[in-house]
Amino acid sequence: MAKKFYEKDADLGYLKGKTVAVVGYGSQGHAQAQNLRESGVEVIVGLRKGKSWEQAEKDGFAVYTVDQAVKRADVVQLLMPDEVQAKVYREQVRPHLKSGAALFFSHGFNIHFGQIVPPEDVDVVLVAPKGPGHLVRRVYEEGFGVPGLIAVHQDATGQAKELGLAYAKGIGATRAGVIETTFKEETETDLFGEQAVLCGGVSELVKAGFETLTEAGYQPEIAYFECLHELKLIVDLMYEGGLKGMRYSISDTAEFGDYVSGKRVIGEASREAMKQVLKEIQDGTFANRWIRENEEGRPEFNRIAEEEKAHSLETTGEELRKTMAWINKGAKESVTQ
Ligand SMILES: NC(=O)C1=CN([C@@H]2O[C@H](COP(=O)(O)OP(=O)(O)OC[C@H]3O[C@@H](n4cnc5c(N)ncnc54)[C@H](OP(=O)(O)O)[C@@H]3O)[C@@H](O)[C@H]2O)C=CC1
Ligand SMILES: CC[C@](O)(C(C)=O)C(=O)O
Repeated sequence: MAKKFYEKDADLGYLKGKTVAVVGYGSQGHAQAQNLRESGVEVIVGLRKGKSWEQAEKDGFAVYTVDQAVKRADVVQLLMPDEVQAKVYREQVRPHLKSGAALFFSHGFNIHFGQIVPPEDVDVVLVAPKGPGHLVRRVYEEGFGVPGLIAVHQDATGQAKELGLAYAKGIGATRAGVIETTFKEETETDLFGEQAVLCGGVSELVKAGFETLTEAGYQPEIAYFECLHELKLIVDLMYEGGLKGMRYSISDTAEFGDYVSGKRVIGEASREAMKQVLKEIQDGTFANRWIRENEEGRPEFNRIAEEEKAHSLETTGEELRKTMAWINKGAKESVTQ
């Protein structure tokens, strides 16, 4: 049974008198920094000069170069992209990390795959919100929280877990519940989820459905509504009440089709492919590929990203969404963060 922690299990007192340096001010960085500050924690931001720096200053934070922020910090939360963390750590974090300080992550990639090896005299803790940063912020402002995971890789001070729970409380995660895990479990399941299901799996499912309908001569706008737009509404029902909740709301015709056709689409071959994806995550094949891809200037990433942007699903959706004022409002708020 998973070990779970809530508001009563976490004490913000462990962060009292400490300075937290949030390094990176993107999706997670802006959300965690702002939530912590509103929870009464002393937060500074570490960055390079650029767009995020300007935004963090506009949002009222004291912003420093990464080395200067680390020098001032008792807790350093690394919220730069995973693929740049190791280099920045070696050059700007490691030389300035105080003995007895804590190094935090929101994803275990660099620790688990040995790209960052911290010194023995610091705590190494994972606090990973289980949701995109813009929701971590929005849900906190609404008085709730996005659930999270906590893991301790290294407990130099004897208080690493308490500190991690205090941090999780500061960003709002204990309002929803925080589950104890390991860096290995978080890294492998997170990579699997985003590749096989949440991002890769769903995107391909949506595209395959859209292509099947449009190639059969149906209008792209109708195919878009069926395969992408309505997906959100169905997922909302699943999110609120599981598959059972979703099936309660849909028609019996849809439910029967769900039972007899879903298994034909996601059959044995897809399950075997999922197992292979998991194996390549576990044995480091994916991590090595991603590290090499970045070293080589991202040729595959950039080529596929361009192809994906040009897909007719995207151009169809872009047109349709122009008249959906409620969506445009949310998107505008998100990209201005
Ligand atoms: N996105 C999400 O919701 C989730 C992310 N995570 C994890 O959180 C971490 C951060 O991811 P995410 O928030 O998506 O990252 P983003 O890409 O949204 O933001 C990255 C930030 O890092 C800054 N940055 C990039 N390079 C450097 C550098 N060399 N020196 C200093 N600052 C730099 C960027 O600033 P600039 O404007 O200058 O480029 C930007 O502010 C990752 O470990 C990720 O796996 C975990 C759960 C969910
Ligand atoms: C699903 C993508 C994610 O893992 C997340 C928002 O949790 C990510 O790393 O962005």
